Amino acid sequence: MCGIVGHVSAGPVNQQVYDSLLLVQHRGQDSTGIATADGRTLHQSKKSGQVREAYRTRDMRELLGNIGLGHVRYATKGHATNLDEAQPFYVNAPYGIVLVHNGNLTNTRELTQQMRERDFRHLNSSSDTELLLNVLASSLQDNVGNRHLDADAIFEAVTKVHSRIRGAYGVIALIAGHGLLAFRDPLGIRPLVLGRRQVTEEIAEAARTYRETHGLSDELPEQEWVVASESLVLEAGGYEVVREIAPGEAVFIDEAGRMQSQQCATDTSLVPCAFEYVYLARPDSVMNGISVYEARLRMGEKLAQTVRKHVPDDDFDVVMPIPDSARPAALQVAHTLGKEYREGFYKNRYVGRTFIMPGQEVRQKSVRQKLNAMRSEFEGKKVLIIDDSIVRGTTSKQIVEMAYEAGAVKVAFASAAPPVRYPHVYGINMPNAEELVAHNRSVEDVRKILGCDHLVYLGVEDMAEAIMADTDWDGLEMSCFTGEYVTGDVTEEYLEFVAGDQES
Ligand SMILES: O=P(O)(O)OC[C@H]1O[C@H](OP(=O)(O)OP(=O)(O)O)[C@H](O)[C@@H]1O
Ligand SMILES: NC(=O)CC[C@H](N)C(=O)O
Ligand SMILES: [Mg+2]
Repeated sequence: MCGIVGHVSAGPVNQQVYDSLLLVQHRGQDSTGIATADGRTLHQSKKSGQVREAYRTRDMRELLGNIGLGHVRYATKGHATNLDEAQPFYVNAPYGIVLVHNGNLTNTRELTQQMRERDFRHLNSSSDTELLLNVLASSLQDNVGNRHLDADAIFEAVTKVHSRIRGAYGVIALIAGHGLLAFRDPLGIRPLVLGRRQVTEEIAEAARTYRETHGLSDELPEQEWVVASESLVLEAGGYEVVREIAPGEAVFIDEAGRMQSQQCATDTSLVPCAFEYVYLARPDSVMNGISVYEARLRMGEKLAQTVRKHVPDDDFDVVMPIPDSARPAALQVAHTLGKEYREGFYKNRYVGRTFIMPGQEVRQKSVRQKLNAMRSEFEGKKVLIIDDSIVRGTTSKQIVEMAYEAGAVKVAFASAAPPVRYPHVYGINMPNAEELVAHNRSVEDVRKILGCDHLVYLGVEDMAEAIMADTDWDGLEMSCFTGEYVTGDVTEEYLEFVAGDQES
């Protein structure tokens, strides 16, 4: 669930990309990268870790140009710590392209073979993004010599890309000397939103000086454009939301800031990833027309009804979230059940999100570094603890222990998502069913493992209703809860391959 951003600006773009990346930091902490185009010259900087620590002033100074893109990575294919697999990826032909990708391809084995035997392209990593970029480059290459590279030729190439790749993908690419391209998978599993802002006199003034000194045309674009994983990037940067990029659609913005778009896939529907609403996205984003915060409140409301059915009312005095992601749901559980909402776990704000850290050992250690139980909130109390989801059980098991250690007399635990029982293959790193605490286990089995007095999960239908509300989506991608994979190409054999292939 990496975070991606792309900008076409009137003046220098480097700071804008940096600022936008900071806003999607919660989507990936392994590595980060920025690329910019200064006319036909591409500049790139890739670093390990988080945005704020990654870039030095000298790195930023070298990122020249008015078009740029950026990435924060949470690895779902290949190695998290290998900087060679950090994004963006670059190919020099045709034109010079850099590309960032959020999601995961499900036909990487076929594509790798095709690259070797049909496209004659060299791959230097085990990243699916490098494959994706090479499929795009091959498709653009087909046009070389036929005609000038215009938006139609680019859309034709994206149509070919859709026909060759499978899986989930939000993509932003920069084509040197041409512009910024963005497209989304035909099922809209991964999010991508388009925004713009008028070039005000203030922006224009700074831009004019920059353009003069960098050999850019003195004709200023009327508006600046942004493409990003989440709408909060637009809001914070003062951009208006134009719209979500539609499933299968491609958008191309040329160097002069002219935007064109086209539907490039034949069979499209809107089936967004449920996990974005459960955990990944920031609550202040709106995705596919649904506010993440409101979806979490609705999940909380339905969870409260489930708790009411399964946990005797006098078995808990207070409702408590596990910060941060469970807060909206817990708030609503407390409100609906008429119980007191308390925050007994204090969070160390300097530790990142544990679930997206690579490796179980570091995740395990980070929970206690991150959360501390305040004795005064637990001593002699019966608590209902709410988390947004229980995946490996890393967080919940330690939390239950901490609650008892801090003096709780009863601990009930409720998850605002259903049991996660199946691998996720569309951009969340849970490739191996064996490590999921609820895989092949009943709720009672999981309760015993966590060691709490009661355990309650939100039902699948309740989750779907809470997220989709009254939208006209075609469905919800919730394979990790149901084992049903919407792209239709995920077989038992493939799941076995992924379990052995990917580090988790
Ligand atoms: O069952 P597990 O494998 O432990 O995974 C689930 C937990 O991980 C996430 O928290 P995280 O610390 O990543 O982020 P948050 O601060 O946004 O809640 C999520 O919110 C759950 O608390
Ligand atoms: N989480 C993601 O979107 C990951 C993108 C890509 N599959 C990678 O591993 O780099
Ligand atoms: Mg959490």
